[in-house]
Amino acid sequence: MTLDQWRGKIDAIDAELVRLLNERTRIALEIGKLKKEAGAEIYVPSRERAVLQRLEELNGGPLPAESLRAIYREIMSASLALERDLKIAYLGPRATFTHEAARSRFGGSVEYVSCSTIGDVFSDVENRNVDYGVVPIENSTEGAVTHTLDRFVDTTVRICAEIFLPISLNLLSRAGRESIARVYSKEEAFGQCRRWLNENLPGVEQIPVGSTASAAERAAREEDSAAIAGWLASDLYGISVLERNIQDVSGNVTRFLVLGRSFSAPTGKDKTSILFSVKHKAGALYDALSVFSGSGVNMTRIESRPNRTKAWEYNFFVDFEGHAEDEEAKRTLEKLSEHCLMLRVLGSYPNMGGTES
Ligand SMILES: C=C(O[C@@H]1C=C(C(=O)O)C=C[C@H]1O)C(=O)O
Repeated sequence: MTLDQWRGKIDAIDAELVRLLNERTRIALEIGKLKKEAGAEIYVPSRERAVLQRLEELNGGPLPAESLRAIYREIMSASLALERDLKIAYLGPRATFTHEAARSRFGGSVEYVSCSTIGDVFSDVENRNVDYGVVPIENSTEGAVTHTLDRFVDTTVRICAEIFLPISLNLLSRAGRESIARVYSKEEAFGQCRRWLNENLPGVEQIPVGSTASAAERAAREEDSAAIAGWLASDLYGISVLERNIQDVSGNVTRFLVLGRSFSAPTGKDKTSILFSVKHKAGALYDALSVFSGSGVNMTRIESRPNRTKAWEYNFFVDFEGHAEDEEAKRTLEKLSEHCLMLRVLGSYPNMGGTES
C-alpha cells in the first residue's frame, strides 16, 4: 500500500473514533443526569479504576498501557467536565507536583484552583467553593506531610481517593544543552540531581529559587537558562523538556489524597483512613492496636501527631486495607472505639497500592 492509502485508512478510523467518542460522551451525560437526580457524586473513583483496569486487560498492544491510560484519562476528564463544571483545588502554585497529581487524576478538561496553603484546599472543599481538593500526604523518602495530617483533626471533608505520583525531575530549557549558562531549581531538587548535573552540566551555575515552578517560569523567560522541574511546568510555561528523569535515585514517590464530601463506594480492594486518640494511660495504644492483630484487618500505616491541646498527648492516624462498610472492618472499628477517646473515619477509597492512576 502507498503512504496515501495508509493515511486514508487512518482518516477512516479517526472518523469512526470521533463518532464513538461522542456516543460514549452522550452516555456519560445520561449517567450524569441520573447522578444529579439521586444527589450522587459526579466523580466516581471506584468506577474509573474499574474502567482503566478493564482497558489494561483488553489491550493487546502495540499501544503501551501507559499511553492508553493517558488517552482515557482525557476522555473521562472531558465527560466529567460536561457532566458538571467540575472545580478541583490543589496546593499551588501552578505546576507543583500536587498540580501534576491532580492533572494525572482529573485530566485537562476540568477547572483547577490553585491554593497557597494545604489549609486553604481543605477550606475550599468544606465551603463548597470547589468539588474536590488534592493535597500531599506522604513521600516515600521524606515521610508524612504533617500539615495535612493536622488539618484532618477539625474538618468535615472526607478522603475519596488516593494518587501515587512518581516524582520525576526533568531538565527544561529554551536553549540546547551546550548553550545553558545557568540552571534554576529548588534546593532539594538540585540535591536529588547532583550526580547528573556533575556529569552533564559541569561548571554551570546553579541558582536555587523558591519552587520548581518558579524555576521553570524564569527559564522560560531567558534564552540561555534551564530549570529542573516536573513535566507540567514544561507544559504550562511552554518550555521544552531536554532530558527526562534526571534524578539520581529513582523510586521517589509521593502519595496524594483527593478530598471530597463523601466516601467512595466499596470495590473489594479498598483502603480506609482513620483518626483516633486513646486514654492517657499506660498500655492504651497497645490495647487499641491489638484490636487489629486479632482481626485479620491489615494495618498499612500509622502516624502520631501531638494533639495540640495538651502536652504529650497524641492523635493517631491509621490506614488499613478494606472499606469501612466491610463486615470485618466494621467489627474492628467497633472494638477499637472501646479503647478510644475519639475515633473518626476519614475516608474509604480504592486502594491504588502504589500504582499510578
Ligand atoms: C460516566 C461516569 O462519570 C464519570 C466518568 C467516567 C467515565 O467517563 O468512564 C467514570 C466515572 C465517573 O468519574 C460514571 O459514573 O460512570
